Amino acid sequence: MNHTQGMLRDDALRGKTIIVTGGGTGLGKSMATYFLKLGANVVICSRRKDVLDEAALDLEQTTGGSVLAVACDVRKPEQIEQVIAEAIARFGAVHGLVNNSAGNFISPTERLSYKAIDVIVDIVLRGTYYFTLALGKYWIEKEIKGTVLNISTTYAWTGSGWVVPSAMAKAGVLAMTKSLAFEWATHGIRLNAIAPGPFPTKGAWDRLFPAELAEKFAFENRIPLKRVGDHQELANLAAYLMSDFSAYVTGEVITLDGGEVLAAGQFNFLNEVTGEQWDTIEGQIKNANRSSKKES
Ligand SMILES: CCCCCCCCCCC/C=C/C(=O)SCCNC(=O)CCNC(=O)[C@H](O)C(C)(C)COP(=O)(O)OP(=O)(O)OC[C@H]1O[C@@H](n2cnc3c(N)ncnc32)[C@H](O)[C@@H]1OP(=O)(O)O
Ligand SMILES: NC(=O)C1=CN([C@@H]2O[C@H](COP(=O)(O)OP(=O)(O)OC[C@H]3O[C@@H](n4cnc5c(N)ncnc54)[C@H](OP(=O)(O)O)[C@@H]3O)[C@@H](O)[C@H]2O)C=CC1
Repeated sequence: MNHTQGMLRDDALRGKTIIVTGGGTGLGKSMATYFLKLGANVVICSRRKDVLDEAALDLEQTTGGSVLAVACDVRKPEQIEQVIAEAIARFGAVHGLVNNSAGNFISPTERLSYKAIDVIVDIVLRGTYYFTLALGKYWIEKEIKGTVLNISTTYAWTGSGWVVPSAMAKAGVLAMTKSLAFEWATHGIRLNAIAPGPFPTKGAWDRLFPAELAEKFAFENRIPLKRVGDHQELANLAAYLMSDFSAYVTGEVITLDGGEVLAAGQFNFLNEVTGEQWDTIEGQIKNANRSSKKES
């Protein structure tokens, strides 16, 4: 057994229909793959229909599951409603939503136009609350105990320079996750979030870790566990949170980052102190302790 293997029993999501926004690429496609293996019907949606169609074919061939691909810009409520209508027509009902679609790129904030900020905030925050609202209304009306999983980031609460629009939007997503988890608990609707660290995908690496940076920074050294995430690790956690095994978990944000976010610890620079230096330091501190005892 290791972290690259599926974790849940084969029927863990059987009977559920789950919409994965941005499910044609990257982490969305990896989550969709695992949901299908666990017996779910999966609906993938994003802007590029050709990418979705190719992904749907691939997903069905590799898992044997049922996939519906619908073009949708998550900033457009009428397109979201169309996805939900087509999903219900094909599978009878919708039980889960993974808000995974995102836009992001690194840039000094003062270089951004108003539109550049809007485009990120609109995809990440507006897209997430539009889709959640549309499904929430449907679930409440039909008395379906739906489940929402939001894909956030660790800098949603630490903040981060050079990705300010994304940080603002992902922070809003977290606030929505916790707020609605309380409000809609009365309807049996659960909302949780995952804050992933670095998981290599073409979409993220092209825009956040381009060649110019990759050559200069061995950023894996900043991660306490000294590696990037494996997509199956994220898919395992996502499947658990979408399944009834997590029926008592709501309003939670789970960090999955090899400890990267812990780097902010004030004394973490001590990582670089050698054993010999520690011998010296220990002696110095003990001397200081003795001196202060004598003085008192
Ligand atoms: C050193 C350590 C690094 C480790 C890396 C670890 C990774 C950690 C992960 C962090 C957590 C978050 C990750 C993610 O969110 S990854 C998701 C990435 N995937 C995507 O972004 C996919 C979708 N993205 C897009 O389609 C585009 O990037 C975009 C969001 C821009 C939308 O495209 P669209 O075609 O709709 O928009 P335009 O191209 O017309 O652009 C709109 C305006 O934005 C301006 N712009 C675009 N790029 C830049 C840039 N690089 N710098 C400045 N401005 C930019 C563009 O000019 C438009 O504005 P104007 O019309 O006013 O010019
Ligand atoms: N990879 C990583 O290390 C990390 C990723 N994340 C998060 O994980 C999620 C997936 O990212 P990742 O797989 O890396 O990147 P991708 O670029 O592969 O995924 C982003 C997806 O969003 C879709 N999308 C973009 N704009 C819209 C829109 N307006 N409407 C509908 N869909 C849209 C894209 O499809 P299309 O272009 O066809 O619309 C694409 O499928 C994101 O939420 C990201 O913030 C968080 C932390 C780390």
